[in-house]
Amino acid sequence: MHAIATTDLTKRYGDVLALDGVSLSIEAGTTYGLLGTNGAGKSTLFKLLVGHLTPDSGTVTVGGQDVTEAGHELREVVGYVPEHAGFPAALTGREVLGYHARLRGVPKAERPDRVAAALGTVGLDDAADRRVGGYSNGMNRRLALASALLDRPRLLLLDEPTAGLDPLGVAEFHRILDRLREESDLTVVITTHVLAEVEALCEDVAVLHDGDLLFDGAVDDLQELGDDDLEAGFGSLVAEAGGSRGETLEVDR
Ligand SMILES: Nc1ncnc2c1ncn2[C@@H]1O[C@H](COP(=O)(O)OP(=O)(O)OP(=O)(O)O)[C@@H](O)[C@H]1O
Repeated sequence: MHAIATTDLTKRYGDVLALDGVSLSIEAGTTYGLLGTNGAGKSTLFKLLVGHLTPDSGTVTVGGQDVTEAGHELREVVGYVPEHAGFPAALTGREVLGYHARLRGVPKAERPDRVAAALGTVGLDDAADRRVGGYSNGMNRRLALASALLDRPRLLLLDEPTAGLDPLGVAEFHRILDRLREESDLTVVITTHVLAEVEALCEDVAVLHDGDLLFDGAVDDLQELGDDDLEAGFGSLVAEAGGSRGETLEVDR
């Protein structure tokens, strides 16, 4: 079953064609990587998937439901962790999640348990009653993930969740994701510039470049394109599409 399917999805910002007729599908229960050069259209695709933007043309379905026609019920299916999530510095982690739970319509009696469970899942139990202003970058990212988990989603969209984290923070985040996937039939879509992250986490991958979908398939097949080297496979696609060597080098290993 497809957790996500897009057909000919197109989105412009004025003169900028951010997505140009993108058709892809993501199998339920898999972890799918969205790779691309800067400005490729990855965040735009995510915003279309959660209904924060509407397409100029094409369709996007999540869990079989057309996103442009879906209402609040989509929130119970999709947990979205944006690239830049900011929280009020004066609140504690528990207070932030309590507030988010209220905004999302979680019944009052259920909020304390749901908040505690989400904090536990991301390893923030001990820091739950500390002010968020004192949290590290990694803790902030984990709090953003906890917020997305409040609705117990079946689909998790993570926009560059480990960008800027030190290696220990990255490893911790990956461990949490691994645990989540073991415990439930979660579909995870993750945008990243880090090829090692795709190798570590994903079964399937898409490559976006300048709004065009250059590849949608198994990570192994992309690797195969580069003679067993993922970076070479990615680089060859971008080069073929007219990208400069400088653009390919923006992808971190
Ligand atoms: N609100 C906006 N107004 C105008 N142009 C925008 C807007 N948001 C994005 N763009 C442009 O659309 C294109 C796609 O942007 P998007 O943020 O989706 O790419 P991305 O792949 O997420 O990039 P990055 O890896 O740098 O975060 C870029 O050229 C970007 O400059």
